[in-house]
Amino acid sequence: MQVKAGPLLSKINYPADLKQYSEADLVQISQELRQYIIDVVSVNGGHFGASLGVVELTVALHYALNTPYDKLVWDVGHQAYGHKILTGRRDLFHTNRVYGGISGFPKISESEYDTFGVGHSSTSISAALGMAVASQLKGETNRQHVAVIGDGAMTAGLAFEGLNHAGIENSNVLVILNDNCMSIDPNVGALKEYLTSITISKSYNRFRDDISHVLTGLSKLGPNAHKYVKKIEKSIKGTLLKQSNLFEALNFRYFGPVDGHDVTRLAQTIKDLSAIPGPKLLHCITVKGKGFALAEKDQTKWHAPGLFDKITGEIKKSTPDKPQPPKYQDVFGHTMVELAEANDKIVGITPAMPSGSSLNIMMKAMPKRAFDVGIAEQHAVTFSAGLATQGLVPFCNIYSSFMQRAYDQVIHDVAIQKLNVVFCLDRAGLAGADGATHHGAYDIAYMRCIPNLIVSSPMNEEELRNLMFTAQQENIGPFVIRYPRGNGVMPDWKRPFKALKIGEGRKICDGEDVAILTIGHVGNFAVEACTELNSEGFHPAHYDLRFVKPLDEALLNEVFSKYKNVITVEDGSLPGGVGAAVLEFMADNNYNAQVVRLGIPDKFIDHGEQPELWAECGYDKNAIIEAVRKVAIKRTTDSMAG
Ligand SMILES: Cc1ncc(C[n+]2csc(CCOP(=O)(O)OP(=O)(O)O)c2C)c(N)n1
Ligand SMILES: CC(=O)[C@@H](O)[C@H](O)COP(=O)(O)O
Ligand SMILES: [Mg+2]
Repeated sequence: MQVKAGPLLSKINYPADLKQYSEADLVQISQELRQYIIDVVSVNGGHFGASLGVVELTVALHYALNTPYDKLVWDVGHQAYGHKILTGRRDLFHTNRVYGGISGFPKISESEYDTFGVGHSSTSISAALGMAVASQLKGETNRQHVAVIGDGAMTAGLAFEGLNHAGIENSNVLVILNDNCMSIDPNVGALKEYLTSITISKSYNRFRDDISHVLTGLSKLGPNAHKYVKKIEKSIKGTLLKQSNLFEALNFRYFGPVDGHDVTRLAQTIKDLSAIPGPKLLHCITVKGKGFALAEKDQTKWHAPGLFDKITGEIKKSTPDKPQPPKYQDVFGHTMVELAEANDKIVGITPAMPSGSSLNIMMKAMPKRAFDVGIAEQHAVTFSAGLATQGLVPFCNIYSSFMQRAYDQVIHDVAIQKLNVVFCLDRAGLAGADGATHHGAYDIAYMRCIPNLIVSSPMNEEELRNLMFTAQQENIGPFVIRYPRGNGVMPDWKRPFKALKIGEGRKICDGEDVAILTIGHVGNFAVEACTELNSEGFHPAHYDLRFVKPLDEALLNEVFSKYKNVITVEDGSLPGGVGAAVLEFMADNNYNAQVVRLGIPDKFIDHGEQPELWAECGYDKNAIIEAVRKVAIKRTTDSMAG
């Protein structure tokens, strides 16, 4: 649905239009931009609070910089809605995250203003530094390179790797630290406390205001002046501003904290900082959800609230007439508490996704045994490994696509040492509106090649509970459980635990002509497909593999002995996936069957509703029906011909 923009914003299609306005107009433009985001997101969905929090910063950046010549890199990119609206996509913004529409994150292929594709956090400093060094090498000394990174994203090792390198390059990088004291959930860790201490230190702030102005002014007098200013500043700040030492110790010139909602002053400051060469950090204080009272108050809920009434703030929920199955993540969260009550060795770990993974249920019930470690997937895995060396049983819950960050840790710190870490990979498979960066497409492929790992996937809630129960038993070794975003299929999911035999799948139904092999939740698509096919007179067999590794060899021997046609279905990448594992088994054991593999093809899949994407990739109920029909019809034609 198209939404009408305010009188000033409606005339701004690109930053060049923005620059036609006076500094005094920036306040109204910011108000209109904020309202436009509220109007569209309320009826369209998407990330909300983060973009509201950087409205003034976004306007100031595009006003002060010469984008796209100057390079502006957004970290994560969930806060870049204002940027999209000001850079040629206002009239497309109602298609944000919709199938076939614009992406919810900056994307190089979408706009020349999107300098770097994002979605995963903490890449902005390294990327901006790369651009800055490239400019230096090309002799483009007048180009600005700006990374906008949140306090949450700043907790990741990658951000510090970027700072560490930038501090010695002397290239033109401005890091804007957008500090709203929030990740998706409240931000955590010592860095957060350090930033808070800078922000609230009265003596520091008074002193900072005085010297920042003097030094910024002086350094504009030229390169020599800059050298002396830097020296003076370093010695003053080094001795008197103890709290600013973290960034300054890394050779950054630290400015701030400044009010991230004072758009005119921000624009002026960014212009001033553009005149200062070398690595700089501007510490900006903002409020997540700024300008929408409910979002300011409950920032986690309004990170990505879904559709809502923009006047009353009521979040729209569908009201089904019968009990709905729970989300897999909630089954994980409640089961963690149940298991941990019975087994005092169990601990829970999440890298910055307490609400998204539902580990927050355990964090509330057992605060000492559940850890949010910040956006730090690599650390989460190695920290879990450390806990496991001491006999604890860590359940380390990481979204499948974020686990890509911690691959070496899984191999080097966990698998080689055969440690009892349970990896719960949420959002496995096509994740939906977040698109290519967030689909959990590769975990089957990248996990099943690692020795010592058990890799499993539940078809429903009961199976998830049983796999979790099985994984926490003594000396089981590293254990992966992958499950998708969204709801399961069992409204009455809380059933007694049953230990499962490692590597044992199950037969859902016998059949004739063709066998369908599934892994995980997509098994339910096959169940529905079989019901429909039965009414048409087709009777495929259906097996749920349950384990990717080890594969159930007895089950596969049965399948390949009985059926000459096999269809594999998975919510994961076809290259390297379960279908590929089944083909390997077939070849290794000299079977000969026609195998059709359904799953995510060898390309990146954009955003959309999950059912739209399953259909696009060809592994939803209809695609399975189609595949079975094709096989059955071919068999009939072949036998008539023969
Ligand atoms: C590697 C990685 N881990 C986790 C996430 C999920 N995630 C997206 S936004 C976000 C919070 C980021 O906080 P911050 O950078 O402070 O931005 P804010 O939302 O506060 O503006 C998290 C944890 C992610 N995108 N990438
Ligand atoms: C931007 C980001 O990475 C997260 O906000 C992500 O969109 C969360 O995904 P879920 O909605 O599946 O928790
Ligand atoms: Mg933040």
